[in-house]
Amino acid sequence: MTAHPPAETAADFSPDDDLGAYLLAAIDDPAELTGRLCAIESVSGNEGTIADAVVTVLEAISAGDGPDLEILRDGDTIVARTRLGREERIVIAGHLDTVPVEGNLPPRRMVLETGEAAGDEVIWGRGACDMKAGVAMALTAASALRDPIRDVSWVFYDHEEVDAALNGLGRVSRNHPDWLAGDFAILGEPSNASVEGGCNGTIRVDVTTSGTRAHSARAFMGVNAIHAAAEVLTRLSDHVAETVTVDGLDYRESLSAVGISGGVAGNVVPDECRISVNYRFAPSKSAAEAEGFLRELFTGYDVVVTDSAEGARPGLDRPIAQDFLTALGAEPAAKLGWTDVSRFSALGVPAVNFGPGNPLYAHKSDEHVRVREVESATRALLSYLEKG
Ligand SMILES: N[C@@H](CCC[C@H](NC(=O)CCC(=O)O)C(=O)O)C(=O)O
Repeated sequence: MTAHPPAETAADFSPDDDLGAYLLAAIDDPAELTGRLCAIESVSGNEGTIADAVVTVLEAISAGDGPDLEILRDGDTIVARTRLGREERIVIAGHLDTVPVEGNLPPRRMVLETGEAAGDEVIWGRGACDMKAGVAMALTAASALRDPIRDVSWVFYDHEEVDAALNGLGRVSRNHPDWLAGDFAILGEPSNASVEGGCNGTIRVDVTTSGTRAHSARAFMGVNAIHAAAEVLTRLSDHVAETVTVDGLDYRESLSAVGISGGVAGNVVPDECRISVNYRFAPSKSAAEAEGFLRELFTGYDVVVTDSAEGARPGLDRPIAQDFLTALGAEPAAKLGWTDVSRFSALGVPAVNFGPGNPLYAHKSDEHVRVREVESATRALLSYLEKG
């Protein structure tokens, strides 16, 4: 396990009131910028402050030595695009939100002594890996870009980590579909600074057991819905998750209970228990097929879908994706989490995940990203945009 940093030492990142200027001062150093972005807490639903700061950064970039940017905003989603009249356009997108903080803010810059990055300098803290490092990569590259061979649309958006209905990119695709137009999209999601193709789909259902309320001193008069949940949990723990190969990449599936609730009072046999289940399914399956699988698995119980999002096949056979792989010299792997590659694929824009950070540490309390990986990914992205 990776050690957490000592709590009593001074903070490594100290934002001042002018957050735009605070970020801009680190624009040439994507690892430092990652830490500064992490220092601006932006759990889903709280992206306004970081979005305002990112707009300030983009305005300064547009006024600088690189191509002018047209800056557009819908809520806390920002699109900044070059208008150089190139034949093709690349969309580079990253979400600004994170999952909830878990004692892992303020961020730290430190050398890890143990774990997968032992001996490496890292930025440690909520969002470092998923995906402030990807956002920093994009901002530094946008600032350093001078003469791209394709037009570029930089996209920074809200509400990626929560219900699909709230996703900022989804909102923009409904309100202003032209803002997302492009020939190829790169999502800066953590991929070890290599390429992860496609993504698993995700579906959440509530499985409800029912019973009959009674006084718990006379439990024989009731039927306990929480006890009935044992059978649901057994079906979950007996399930053996598949690994499905799709277009040459191995998509490992997962089926997990992610929540359970029930109970009326300390002296009442409960008549209802709800188990929330999340199924991550391979992109060869549709969300409807995933739902069918869950309904069959939980035959005999009430099953309600609460959220779902289609996966995306890797699509790496497309020439534009092949060019990107060649430019990076990358050996692709499968993306096991859900990402907006799925949305771009549905819009007909081939897309891949490419960003610094080990995805195995996304959402963990010891989330971190290697400094050298943020730097190498940023160099690789810039080189691809300028030379192909
Ligand atoms: N609507 C979905 C959104 C979930 C998004 C999230 N994505 C990642 O963590 C990408 C990082 C990675 O896997 O490398 C996820 O998969 O949970 C939902 O609420 O489930």
